[in-house]
Amino acid sequence: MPVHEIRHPLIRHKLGLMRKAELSTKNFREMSQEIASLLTYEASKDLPLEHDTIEGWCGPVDVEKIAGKKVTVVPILRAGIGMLEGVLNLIPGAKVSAVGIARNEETLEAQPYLERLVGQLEQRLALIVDPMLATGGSMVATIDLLKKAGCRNVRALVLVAAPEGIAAVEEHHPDVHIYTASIDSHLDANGYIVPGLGDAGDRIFGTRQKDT
Ligand SMILES: O=P(O)(O)OC[C@H]1O[C@H](OP(=O)(O)OP(=O)(O)O)[C@H](O)[C@@H]1O
Ligand SMILES: O=c1cc[nH]c(=O)[nH]1
Ligand SMILES: [Mg+2]
Repeated sequence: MPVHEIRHPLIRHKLGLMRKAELSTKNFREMSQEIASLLTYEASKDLPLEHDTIEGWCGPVDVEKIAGKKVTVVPILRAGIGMLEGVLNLIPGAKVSAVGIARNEETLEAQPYLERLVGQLEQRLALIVDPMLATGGSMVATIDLLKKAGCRNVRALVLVAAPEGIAAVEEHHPDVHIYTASIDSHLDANGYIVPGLGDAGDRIFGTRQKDT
């Protein structure tokens, strides 16, 4: 099954802190980026390498470097921006393809509103980032549009995944591996992940109703 729940102690600890309702926007933001980095480390562990020879301090040295056209990071706006820097900290040369998808909070349908993709997608690994995989509608729509644009190698990095969202991705895109800090229990009647994190976009951007 292409779902990887990364149960590393650093991730478990940070995610535990993020679940606290009263955590500040600043801390929630910082931990989103930190967990994104840790998920990136796992999601990139089989990237192909190629040999190179460089001039070292004592003469030529055989080294390895990542082969091919490399990576595009795909934040699903808006909340995915909260993980972007964490990925770029480890893969600074990655190009960014922004995708805007808004979940209709009544119908829970994913509504795409923006697509700014980089070129040569057929040669790149796409790392989609979004804190929440709930019904899976937003993730499936994003993978749909990436594949339509030529992308053949897609991975999804999410802080928290609901079983319903994992099932949706598996059904529509069984080739896509999902890396998550936690597979949570279920969705509530409003399509929110339980125990989840609440509204991740609002917590990252500071737009929680009670703060306005
Ligand atoms: O799996 P789904 O049921 O599609 O739900 C998950 C999506 O909902 C949230 O975004 P939202 O549309 O609330 O937008 P935001 O990023 O602006 O908060 C979240 O960041 C995911 O993109
Ligand atoms: O639990 C959820 C579900 C969708 N979007 C969120 O931000 N949180
Ligand atoms: Mg939101």
